[in-house]
Amino acid sequence: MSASPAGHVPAPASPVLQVEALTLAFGGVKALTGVGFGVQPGSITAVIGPNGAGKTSLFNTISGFYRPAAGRVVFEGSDITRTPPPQRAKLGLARSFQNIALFRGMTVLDNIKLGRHAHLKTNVFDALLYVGRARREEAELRRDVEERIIDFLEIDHIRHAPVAALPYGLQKRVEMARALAMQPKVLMLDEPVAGMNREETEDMARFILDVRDEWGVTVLMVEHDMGMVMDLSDHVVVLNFGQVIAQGAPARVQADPEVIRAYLGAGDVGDLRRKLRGEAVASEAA
Ligand SMILES: Nc1ncnc2c1ncn2[C@@H]1O[C@H](COP(=O)(O)OP(=O)(O)OP(=O)(O)O)[C@@H](O)[C@H]1O
Repeated sequence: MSASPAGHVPAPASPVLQVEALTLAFGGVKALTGVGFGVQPGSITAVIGPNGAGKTSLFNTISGFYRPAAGRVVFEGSDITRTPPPQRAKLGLARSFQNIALFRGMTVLDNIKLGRHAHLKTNVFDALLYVGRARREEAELRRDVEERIIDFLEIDHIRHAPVAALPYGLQKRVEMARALAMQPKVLMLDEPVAGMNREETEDMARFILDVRDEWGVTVLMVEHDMGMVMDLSDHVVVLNFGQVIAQGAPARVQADPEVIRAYLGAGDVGDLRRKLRGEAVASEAA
């Protein structure tokens, strides 16, 4: 018999983001079939899967760029399946892109300000009413948010640099800054460390953990770097051929025979097990 009274067992929180039975097709190609999972508030959740598994399609559907043929996306209990992307961002669902989508000719600071813009009042009536003290207060608040982000991501020294002049790793960091400027509840990161060297990857991993721990932002990421996925994630969702074939804690997922089978094209089984555990394999270390 359990020693603790039933009332002391914390109820599991309801997911901040719920994906339900999503189906998406491009002509005859089924990109997603009945995909469902929940993202718990305060978690780092990763979506993994071999090339062509449907990860990008899933991200684009969650952020509203693709409309699913069936299924729902539910954010904080509301059905947002038909909500346009900018409204989703305003609700608190912000994302970065696999291929950096910054304004390359603009400075770091201006790119961050544009992220913050998603939060501002946009209709004319609101804007007319929105004068004097309220506007000054908002301007101060905005500057405060921008400064905290710049400080947090350690990009003060490049705030006036044009994005195009920055190394790739820093550009990815600026993209994260811009997404954070929307003050999201859930931050969606599309391959946050793709193309980064080891040091840049470790920096980004630290920022992702801190975003969750210090800023209280829930993270949903697509990532190929198994080491990072297994180290950082609370929950891992595995896609293959547009379907969820496994999900759960990293240790459970990496031991799942179906996950191992799905990745079998990637090398021999020994290498594969090491890869799924996030250890370097000989071919990559070379
Ligand atoms: N715009 C599109 N038009 C037609 N087919 C598409 C389109 N986008 C994706 N697909 C197809 O849908 C399937 C899923 O692709 P998706 O890009 O979502 O996979 P992925 O897991 O993100 O792959 P990768 O890891 O290579 O980025 C693939 O068969 C792909 O060819």
